[in-house]
Amino acid sequence: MPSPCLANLTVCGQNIYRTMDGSCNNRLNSDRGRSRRAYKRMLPASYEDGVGSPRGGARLPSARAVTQAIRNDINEQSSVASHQFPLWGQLLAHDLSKLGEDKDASGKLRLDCPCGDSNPLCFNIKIPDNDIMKPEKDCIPFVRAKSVLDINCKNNTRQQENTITAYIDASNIYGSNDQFNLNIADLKARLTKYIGGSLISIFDKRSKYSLNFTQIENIFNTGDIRANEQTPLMADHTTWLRMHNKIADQLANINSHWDGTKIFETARSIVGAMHQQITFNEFLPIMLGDDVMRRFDLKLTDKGYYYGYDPLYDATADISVMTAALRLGHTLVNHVLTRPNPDYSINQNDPVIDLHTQFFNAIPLFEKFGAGSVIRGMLTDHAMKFDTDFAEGLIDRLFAEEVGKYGKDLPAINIQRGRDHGVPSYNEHRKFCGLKAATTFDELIDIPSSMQERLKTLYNGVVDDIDLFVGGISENSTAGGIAGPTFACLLGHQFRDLRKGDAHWFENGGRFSTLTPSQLEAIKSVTLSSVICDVADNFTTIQPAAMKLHRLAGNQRIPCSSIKSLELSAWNETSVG
Ligand code: HEM
Ligand SMILES: [Ca+2]
Repeated sequence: MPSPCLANLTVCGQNIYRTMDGSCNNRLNSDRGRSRRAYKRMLPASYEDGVGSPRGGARLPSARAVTQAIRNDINEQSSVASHQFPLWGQLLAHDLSKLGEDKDASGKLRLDCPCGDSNPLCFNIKIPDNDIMKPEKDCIPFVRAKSVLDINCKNNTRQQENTITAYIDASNIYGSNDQFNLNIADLKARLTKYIGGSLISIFDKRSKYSLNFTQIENIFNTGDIRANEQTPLMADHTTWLRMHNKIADQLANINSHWDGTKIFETARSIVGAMHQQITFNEFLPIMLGDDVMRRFDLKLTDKGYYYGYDPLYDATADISVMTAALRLGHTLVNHVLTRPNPDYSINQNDPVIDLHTQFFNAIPLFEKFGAGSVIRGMLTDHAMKFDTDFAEGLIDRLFAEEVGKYGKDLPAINIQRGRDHGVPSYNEHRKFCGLKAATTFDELIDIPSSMQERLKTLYNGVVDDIDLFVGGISENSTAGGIAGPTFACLLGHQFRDLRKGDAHWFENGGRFSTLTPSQLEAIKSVTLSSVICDVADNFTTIQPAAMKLHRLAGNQRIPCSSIKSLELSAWNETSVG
């Protein structure tokens, strides 16, 4: 890999379109938000030795002991969010961040860290003696993330690498760099191919799902290697590949003089803009509530351009956000999936699908039920409540080798990852956010008192030791939102940077990539429900707000025919007038 600082010398052109790797978006530092660069840190790293050894050393409790002590196993449901809400969170997370791992040329992890391995890069999670997993295993293997130079090419303290573009640019659909795509021209050819004046969407030709699922592990097909991690995620990916192909087809029809590159890049920029619109218009308001949306200037303009672009804002993904705050979505994941018929009735003979049976298993499930049915499941099922409980498939059986066996513990991995990355403590982030830092456990004002007691025992009375992920998920939700005040603040900072620091932000006025007023209006009318109605299988009705429960007042299902789909006439260069 060339040194980031050498690559930095690349002269940036005046790009009308985004680069694939996010470089040259920010002209003060062309590496900001670029794939395969270090995460930024809103707070200095907190390594035990000041340089790179995990925070807390042996002093902190085993991460698995922590998740066991804070869980209640009552699995409460969200009263607001549908299961499509965390799914958008996961799709979005996969647009913003993918941690660099130490792999060999064939893509295999260099280390597998069996229990007891003394390699300093192995940081296995100890399973306590009284744990339900104990009879089967002694540890959860954990490999430390790859260490890279910081953005100034220094290695003063250990840094981690984000392998994808931080910008909201639908890199989860298109890929982030040459390493993944090997050859951008080939990727373009695979997504859309222009032959003799007609655009052929290869995926549509090859299979009944529009995607070629036989090559599911091949990232050419989605842009993000994690797409098949769970079936609902793959269903959402399917929607967006179809959306790309549909937009590209229509652009080719209305602008027959455009070449393949112009069609591809315009479709890509429209899909990226739709992701920004849906994230800020539908996802963030539920996650953060109105006050936080205002405080961080996250509200989209009602109409017309946004003039808040400022290159001093750095869109690079932040290590605390990606290692802890945005992972709060893990508490919201439902443990089962229903598969309703097109009229949303459920076949009583169809058992619900258990989360831990459907990891990396989308192909057979789609073949049996269809991707549309999985999407209807996400719209009908509720998300789980924001709390310290997790679906069994995540906390006890993540990626288990066999159904019925224990696997890994995702929240424990999140805690361990925070220590691996030198993410400072919960209290330090409270200070950063201007929130009250606690000197005693009963001063943890945003955490219920029963949880304060548990944390006190776990962390041996040292309030400054509480891990960020643990403190964050223990908080009560902020008014009108789902995240607690600390995570809401951290997410607020990141999403403000992603908007103000993105030269290609879809609402930007007065810039070289500015949309016309009618193009902007077309994007602003997009909702996730409009996209699903447009391209998913067998949809006739849907709730207007896809990420909210359909039984909420004002969100009853309505006919797809009454929902406006994306109108592309504003991109027509051949129309008169
Ligand atoms: C079935 C559902 C899910 C599974 C199985 C899953 C699994 C995982 C795994 C295995 C990791 C890597 C952990 C590590 O080694 O550090 C991860 C990271 C992450 N997850 Fe999830 N996840 C799920 C849902 C979600 C949701 C709903 C969200 C957000 C709303 C989310 C946000 C994240 C983020 C931000 C990361 C860090 C990504 C990175 O920087 O590499 N995940 N998840
Ligand atoms: Ca991206």
